[in-house]
Amino acid sequence: MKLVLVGVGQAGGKVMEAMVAYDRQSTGGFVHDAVAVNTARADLLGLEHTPLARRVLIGGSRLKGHGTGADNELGADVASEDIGEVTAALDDVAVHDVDAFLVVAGLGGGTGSGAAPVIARELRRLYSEPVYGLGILPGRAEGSIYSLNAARSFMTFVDHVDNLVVFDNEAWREGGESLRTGYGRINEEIARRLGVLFSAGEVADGRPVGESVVDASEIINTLGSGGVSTVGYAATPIDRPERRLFSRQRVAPDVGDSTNRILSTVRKAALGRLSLPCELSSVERALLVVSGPPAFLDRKGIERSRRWIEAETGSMEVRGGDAPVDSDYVAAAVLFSGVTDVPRVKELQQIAIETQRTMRDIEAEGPEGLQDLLWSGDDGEDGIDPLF
Ligand SMILES: Nc1nc2c(ncn2[C@@H]2O[C@H](COP(=O)(O)OP(=O)(O)OP(=O)(O)O)[C@@H](O)[C@H]2O)c(=O)[nH]1
Repeated sequence: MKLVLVGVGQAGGKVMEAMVAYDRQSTGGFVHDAVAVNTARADLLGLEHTPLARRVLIGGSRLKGHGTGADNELGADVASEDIGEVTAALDDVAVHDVDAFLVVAGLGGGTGSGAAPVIARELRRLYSEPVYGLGILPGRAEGSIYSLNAARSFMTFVDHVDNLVVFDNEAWREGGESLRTGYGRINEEIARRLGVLFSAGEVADGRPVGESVVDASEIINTLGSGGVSTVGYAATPIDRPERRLFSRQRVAPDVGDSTNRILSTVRKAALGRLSLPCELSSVERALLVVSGPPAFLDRKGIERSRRWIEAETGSMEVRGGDAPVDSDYVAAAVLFSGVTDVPRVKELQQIAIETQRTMRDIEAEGPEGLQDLLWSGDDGEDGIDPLF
């Protein structure tokens, strides 16, 4: 599937570049073009794989290239004002060769959180290709304002994309590691999961063609029109005798082993850590992609895995196929779409409601609160005089 990536804000730009890097290194062929949008000049300058003509600074006259400071209303405002500059960066993209757009953003800050829904809305207005979102939720430790931003952006973004694929930083934190140092690892994880999914069916030079290829229309039908998705992934190392230096025999893998290996990898992908943890019984549609060397992609294994996902989710719409690659692993990526039972989203909404209430209370105290703070004398007594 050929995508145009639009990375918005710092996280959006970094994750977009991680996907571009994955695409190049795996010859996946799913990134047709990539554009970065930001209010912070320094973040745009820090990008490594994006040509200058594909880096768009918005809000320059108001924010002087310094970012929004986690104000997502401001992010949305400047994106609306400068939307022409964003779409102009796509003017020379051959959109007729593209299957979809993917707008990528961290939802906890100001720029990505506010501008991504505005950009998605405009892309949908201009193009007939589907526009998907990749939204990254903040970790709990980042604080209430990030949760409030994420909850507000989430509900807006979902409304302006054909599907919102979600990745929760909180679920991906590792013990002893701060979120910040973990970003590189998390970004690679996002790129690998989405890379396996979106590159299925893209036949790059020298890559073998699968037996039951997953094509772009199957991904589009699984994502559907509207709703939220999550992605699971697992990989199992394989022994490839033909690769041993002094091996003379070409030993084909045992079929029974291949079937079981695929089934256990798919179970690990679906029951392990999802990009956004959710109840599998609330999944509407699913898509399974099994990748690995052709000799290890046993059809029966993929078919049994597909039926297992049907049983696990209760969904009748489970698609599946293979994606042959030269690798020392058999990997499974599972896209669960139309999920509705997601505890983390409920939690974010709760934190957001409480934060909004507290902020309103503080605002309501207004000038009297400040007067109380500055007043140092008791009633009837004089206070300290201001300087001027
Ligand atoms: N996975 C991942 N998440 C990130 C990364 N950087 C930031 N985040 C998350 O994204 C959220 C938004 O942060 P930024 O992308 O820096 O913010 P921004 O969109 O540039 O907006 P402002 O800087 O506030 O104008 C944060 O709250 C983090 O949760 C990253 O490299 N990877």
